[in-house]
This record gives sequence, structure tokens and C-alpha cells, in this order.
Amino acid sequence: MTSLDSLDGIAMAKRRGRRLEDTPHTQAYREMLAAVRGFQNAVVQANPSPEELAQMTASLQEMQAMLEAQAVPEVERWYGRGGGRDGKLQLVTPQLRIDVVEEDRIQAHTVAEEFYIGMNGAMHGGIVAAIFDALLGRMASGAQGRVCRTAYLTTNYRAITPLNERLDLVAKVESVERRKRFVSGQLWHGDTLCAEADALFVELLPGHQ
Ligand SMILES: CCCCCCCCCC(=O)SCCNC(=O)CCNC(=O)[C@H](O)C(C)(C)COP(=O)(O)OP(=O)(O)OC[C@H]1O[C@@H](n2cnc3c(N)ncnc32)[C@H](O)[C@@H]1OP(=O)(O)O
Repeated sequence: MTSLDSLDGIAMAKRRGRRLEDTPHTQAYREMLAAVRGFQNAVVQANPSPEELAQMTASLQEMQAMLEAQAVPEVERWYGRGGGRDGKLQLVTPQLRIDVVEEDRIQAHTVAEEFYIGMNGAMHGGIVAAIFDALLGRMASGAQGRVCRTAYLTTNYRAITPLNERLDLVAKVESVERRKRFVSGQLWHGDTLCAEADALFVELLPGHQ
């Protein structure tokens, strides 16, 4: 562990929340992440031959070693930063596109690619919950960038969430009590409500991880 790994949660979030400078170098990183997303989608859809698999495994191991040689502490990483209208630089959920940001309401949309499949064309339920965690967390953080953590998140699955189709998302602040923000979210495919969530986010105190 380096000294930078032992920042408290607030200091870490403030440093990671700084705007990511747009340079040819950070742009190249964005393009690499987009290529990784494309690769993940291709991986889940293909059954390559044994020879092709061996070739790809060797190439991947070579690229992994290149990246491992460049590893930096969390606070210095580009991964997880961004967070503007195009969402964060991340691979955990489909890319969230933020359309409207108000004090107590956010509207967004996304398209989940094949990588996020559960079964039979439906999105994996854990990914649906992860989308709500990211969106409702952003709602709880507000324009001030409060540093909050999820205390609970309840997801109700009302209809399957399709892949490769536009999905519309809405998040709302329901109430605020001291450090607690109760928030709700909905995920729509056209007129169909696919899932909804209720969550509590608690603002961190100095010293919390
Ligand atoms: C700017 C960046 C934005 C990024 C958005 C990030 C989105 C993603 C966020 C995550 O995924 S975080 C990862 C998943 N969550 C965690 O790992 C959290 C683990 N739990 C904790 O760290 C602590 O339990 C927590 C910070 C949530 C609360 O601990 P605290 O010590 O700060 O609070 P405390 O226990 O004193 O409780 C404060 C209030 O919240 C209430 N509370 C806490 N946990 C609760 C719970 N689970 N259910 C109901 N109420 C809860 C508690 O009763 C109390 O209510 P009152 O003020 O009325 O007394």
C-alpha cells in the first residue's frame, strides 16, 4: 500500500472528482476503453476455434503485462473519472448518458450491449442494480459533489430489460434527513417499466473510508 491509498473517503472522492483534462493522451485512453467494451461484446458472442483461442489468449496476456507495468495508485487513475454528460470512464455498467440534471431529478439513457446479458436477451439483474447504484449515487451526490455511500438499494424487476435498445432512466430525491438521502429510480424501455429502485445514501464523515 502507498501513502496515497490511505486517504479518507472524502479526500479520495474530491481528488478523483476533479475534471479529467481532455488531452490526446486521455482521449487515447477513452478510445482504448471503448475498444475493451467492443472486445467484451465480441467475446460473449463467439465460439472461436482452439487455435484462435490460443492466439487470442497469448495476445491478451501480452497486453495485460503492458498494463501491469504501468499500474498507478487509485487516486492517480483515469478509470472511474469523467462523470459529465457522457458518464464516467468505467466498464462495470453500460455507458450512462446524462440528459437532464436538476437539484432533485436526473434523466439519463443508455444502451446495454451483449456483454451485459443475463439470459434469453435479458440484461443481467446485477447490472440493472449496478446501473441504479451509479445513477442514484450521482443523484445523492448532487451538484456539490457530496461524498455518499449506498446504505441500501432495493431493486424491483417488473419486466425484462432488453439489450441493444435505448433505455430511459430517471432518478429522484424523495427526502433528506440529516446525512441521509432517500432516492428512487426507474428504468424504462419505451412505455414499459422494466425496473425500479429505492435506495438510501449516507453522506460520509471525515475519517470514513
Ligand atoms: C462524488 C462521487 C459520487 C459517486 C457515486 C457512488 C455511487 C456508488 C456508491 C457505492 O456503491 S458505495 C459501495 C457500497 N456501499 C458500501 O460499501 C457502504 C458500506 N456501509 C458503510 O460504509 C456505512 O454503513 C455507511 C457509510 C452507509 C453508514 O455509516 P455511518 O457510520 O456514516 O452512519 P451511521 O451508521 O451513523 O448511520 C447514519 C444514519 O443512517 C442510518 N443508516 C445507516 N445504514 C442504514 C441502513 N442500511 N438502513 C437504514 N438506515 C441506515 C442510520 O440509522 C443513521 O440514521 P439516523 O441519522 O436517523 O440516526
